[in-house]
Amino acid sequence: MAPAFSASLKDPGLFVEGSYINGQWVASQTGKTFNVYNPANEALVGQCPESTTEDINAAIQAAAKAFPTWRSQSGRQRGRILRRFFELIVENKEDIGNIITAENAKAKGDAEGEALLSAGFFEWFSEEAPRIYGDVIPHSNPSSRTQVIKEPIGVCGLTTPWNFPMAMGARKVAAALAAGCTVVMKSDGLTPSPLMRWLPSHSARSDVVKKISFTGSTRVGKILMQQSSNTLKKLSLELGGNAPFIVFDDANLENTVTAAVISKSKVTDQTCVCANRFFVQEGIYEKFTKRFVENMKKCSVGDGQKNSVTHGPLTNGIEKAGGHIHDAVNKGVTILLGGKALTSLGKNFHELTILGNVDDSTKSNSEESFGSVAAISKFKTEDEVVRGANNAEVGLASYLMTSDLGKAHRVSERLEFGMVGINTGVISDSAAPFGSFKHSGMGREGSKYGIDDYINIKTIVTGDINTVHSSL
Ligand SMILES: O=CCCC(=O)O
Repeated sequence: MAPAFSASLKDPGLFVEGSYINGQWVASQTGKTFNVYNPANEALVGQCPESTTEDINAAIQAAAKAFPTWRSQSGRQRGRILRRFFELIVENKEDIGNIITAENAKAKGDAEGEALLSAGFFEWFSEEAPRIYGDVIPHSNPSSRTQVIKEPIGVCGLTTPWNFPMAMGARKVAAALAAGCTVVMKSDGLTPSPLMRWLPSHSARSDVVKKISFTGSTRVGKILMQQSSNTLKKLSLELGGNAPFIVFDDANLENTVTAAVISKSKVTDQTCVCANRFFVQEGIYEKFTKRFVENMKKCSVGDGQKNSVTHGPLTNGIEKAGGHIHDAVNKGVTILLGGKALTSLGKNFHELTILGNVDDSTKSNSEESFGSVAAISKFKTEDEVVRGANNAEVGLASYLMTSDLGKAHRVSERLEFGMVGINTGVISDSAAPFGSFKHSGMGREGSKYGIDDYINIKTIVTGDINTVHSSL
């Protein structure tokens, strides 16, 4: 138990150290727990059940048992329940934000923003639940009719990452429940509590589980795909990114710098859509780098619980950040800002770092940072930057800044990424499809498309009993 922490909440009952299985908060069948520490100050936040295969099976069985009842509710009924989730999250956003910050140490603004992003998914899918329309298709034979209906896929195994312990879960669970599925949800061990309020644990190999949705690394996504192959599950994989942020000479400088700071800073650069590789055209390069450095200097790194802090610690990226900087320095790259670990603040803090005149030989370009290292390269032409931006195995988010509408459309259509932000550093929205190309995964989350990932399409062909149906 962590009485000191839960006592700091307006509603201490929101902090539950248990797994929610079959309508009850339960401990692991072995009684074993693991400790959750705040990465900023290493204070003990709480203890969570260490789930075993038996616990996971119990959760899967409970979800399977609940499925017929849940799917038989009308979309409207399911929507009303999801709307209540939305309302409760909004009502409790401050406490939820505090729990997220305690476990993840992200800045308070980021944490409360995450609570509201989560609420947005419940609101969106509460409205989608009654609108899962089928279709009527003219049959090739005049005496037959073809009807298409959409059915929930069944029990879904949802696995969510530590950087958004609540919102990435909400994005999945709201869509799954809206579709009429039941779920078993497993959160990352580093930050489990917000998800413990729903359903933890799953198994990729279970035949009862019909679908897996995973947000996390490309490496683990590929393992899950292999493990799911025997049971031919439907998969949604939201994996790593390495987002290019392209600045053309004709971009509005101040708005571009603001967008760059926002895109690089979200959760201290620990999101898969954070800008990673900055490509800046030669005519604006000096002006952009100067203003970018000035604006990043105004940010404050520290314990996310402090109101003045904009950037919390790196949850597990401190070594990678150091490695990228070391590699860049060895290759003659210029450090424009930062470059060192902030050991005076604790073992997980790092200076916000900007590297100038980088090229594709550096690790900071070939790998996603997740450690607040911004790598800037200079380019001359549109063709050159499109080639450079697409020179990545992954293809999740990308950004481009320009005042030329024709160029914006041309370049966005040539980028091999699932999402393009034009003149903005923010793409995520409950109404916008979130997803990727290439090794960044498959499937779409949020938006009107998000529900399709939890649906089976069924075709019903009806003939006329009085008409012989011969082949054409
Ligand atoms: O890190 C994953 C996604 C973050 C977002 O939706 O902004």
